[in-house]
Amino acid sequence: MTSFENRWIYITGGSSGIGKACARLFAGEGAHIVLIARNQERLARAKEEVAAACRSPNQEVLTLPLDVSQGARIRETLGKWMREHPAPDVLITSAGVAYPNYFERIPDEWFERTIDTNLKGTWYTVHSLYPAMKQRGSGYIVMVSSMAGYIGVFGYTAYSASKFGIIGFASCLRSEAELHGITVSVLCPPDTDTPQLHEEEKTKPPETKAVSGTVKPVPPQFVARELLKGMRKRRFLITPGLEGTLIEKINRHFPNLVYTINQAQVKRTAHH
Ligand SMILES: NC(=O)C1=CN([C@@H]2O[C@H](COP(=O)(O)OP(=O)(O)OC[C@H]3O[C@@H](n4cnc5c(N)ncnc54)[C@H](OP(=O)(O)O)[C@@H]3O)[C@@H](O)[C@H]2O)C=CC1
Ligand SMILES: CCCCCCCCCCCCCCCC(=O)[C@@H](N)CO
Repeated sequence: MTSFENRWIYITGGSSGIGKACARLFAGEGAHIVLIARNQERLARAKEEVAAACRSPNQEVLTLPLDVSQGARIRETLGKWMREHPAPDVLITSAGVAYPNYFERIPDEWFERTIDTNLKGTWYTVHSLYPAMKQRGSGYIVMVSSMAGYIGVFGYTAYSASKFGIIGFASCLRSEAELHGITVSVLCPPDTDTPQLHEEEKTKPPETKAVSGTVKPVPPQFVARELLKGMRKRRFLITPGLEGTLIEKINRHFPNLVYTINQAQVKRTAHH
């Protein structure tokens, strides 16, 4: 898929941060956009921004209010929507939450919310929309994971359980989906300057900050551009930025080295 003109792009988490940046970028490429998230006011505001980024008045920007953490129940909402709208050519699952903290300080409620939104939310969204994409025999699914989806970082026990899970899910689905003309990729951004990053600062332990500090936060627009480049090259693992790409390679070949460097930073911080 090299041109996105008149394609239908569905984006969960499309009302903020990385999802919204992707929506604006694809709107600029001439695509129709469906923004999916919970809060209706934020959806409405994002819709205006995305509409302003469109290059033709014929492009549609629609909003679909949905809580993806509702499990199998979301199938009903998405099924109903699909009876009235075209199937996605591209599905981007960016809806997600992060609550970094020391393992014992992560409340059960936050662990469950993290798994329900990030992992199960991705599962049920893809599971609901996949049949229509398969039937058409083409399409692209991008699941948003994280650098914390392949490196275990201090403080991200719950979050990484969800984000490693997404990479496992995508790795298997990729193999099945290819037989039906559907490409699957995972996007693994470093810290990205979004409302979520500011929110997580509230509980982020200093050890987590020390390790994450290795990579400077990037703007969401940068992540969106890197995603588009990665999709054009049909990369499975899309790692925005030179640092992210390098660290992923190093981690793949020398995971113990990465662990040792990170752990030295953790220990230096913990002594203060
Ligand atoms: N920012 C970062 O540093 C990084 C983020 N990521 C990942 O990127 C993705 C997007 O993060 P980011 O843009 O920073 O976050 P934001 O908080 O800016 O945006 C999150 C989006 O997800 C939506 N959302 C959250 N929960 C639900 C839900 N239960 N159902 C439907 N929509 C939901 C939000 O809308 P609403 O609340 O209205 O539902 C919002 O649109 C996440 O998966 C995150 O883990 C990965 C690497 C780095
Ligand atoms: C030569 C080798 C050096 C090794 C350094 C390794 C550094 C790892 C940094 C990982 C940072 C994790 C970012 C998580 C982003 C995220 O998903 C959250 N912000 C959620 O919103």
